[in-house]
Amino acid sequence: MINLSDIRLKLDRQSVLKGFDLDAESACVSLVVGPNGAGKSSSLKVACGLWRPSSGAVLVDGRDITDCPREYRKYVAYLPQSPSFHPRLTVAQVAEFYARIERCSPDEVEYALECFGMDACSGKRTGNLSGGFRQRLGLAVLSLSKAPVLLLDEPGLSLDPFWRERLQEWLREEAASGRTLIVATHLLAEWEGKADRCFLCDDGRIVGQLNPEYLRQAFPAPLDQRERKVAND
Ligand SMILES: Nc1ncnc2c1ncn2[C@@H]1O[C@H](COP(=O)(O)OP(=O)(O)OP(=O)(O)O)[C@@H](O)[C@H]1O
Repeated sequence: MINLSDIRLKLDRQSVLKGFDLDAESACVSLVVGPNGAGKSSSLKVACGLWRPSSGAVLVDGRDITDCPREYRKYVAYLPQSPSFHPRLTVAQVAEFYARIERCSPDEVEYALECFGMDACSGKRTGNLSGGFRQRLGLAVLSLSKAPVLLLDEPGLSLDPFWRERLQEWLREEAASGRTLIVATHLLAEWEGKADRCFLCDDGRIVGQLNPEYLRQAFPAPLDQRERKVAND
């Protein structure tokens, strides 16, 4: 499991995370939802060690890794929104590059590419891939990681319906194997009934949980909209 405890983060002198607390359990798919600018992506970037918080702690299975940059790669893998690769490298070359880092066998690489339907275009340069294919390559690369915690930022946005369903299936399989999965998303209708937990992020913190069975109706207006409504009433 991964715990983010009282994370505070400032970017350009603006407070972006303001005491962000999140406990995502092992063997679960946890969603982080919330309005634009709420801090979802920023929290994932802190959770994977890309951004260093001004205070707070990141713990994986009880181990505090906040001040151990090297530990992050071992425990946490992250797929950014719209992953990009060197445009002149082929799909196979990108997969092999990450496979070397992760010490994966050729069979594991083949399986990862097959899993996301990338085997048929393994000779294609990534600069010539469509957005959805590039996302699937990102997922294939993520699947090479052996980290116990996987963080995915809007992984389904550019995927067609078939691959969105495949992505959810894969995440469920990974959760069943004991991994901790956190998905930041706006695709509430598609996730309804498919996740174990759903955390609502607003204004730089987690402000509550939604019932993952009823996501469409439960999603409230962002805080500033709610404040405006109260002011108008
Ligand atoms: N690199 C950056 N430099 C400065 N401020 C940033 C940076 N990245 C994000 N922010 C600010 O941090 C706040 C939270 O942004 P973040 O991307 O985490 O929100 P989000 O919930 O993922 O939004 P969205 O749903 O629009 O993707 C916003 O106010 C944003 O302007």
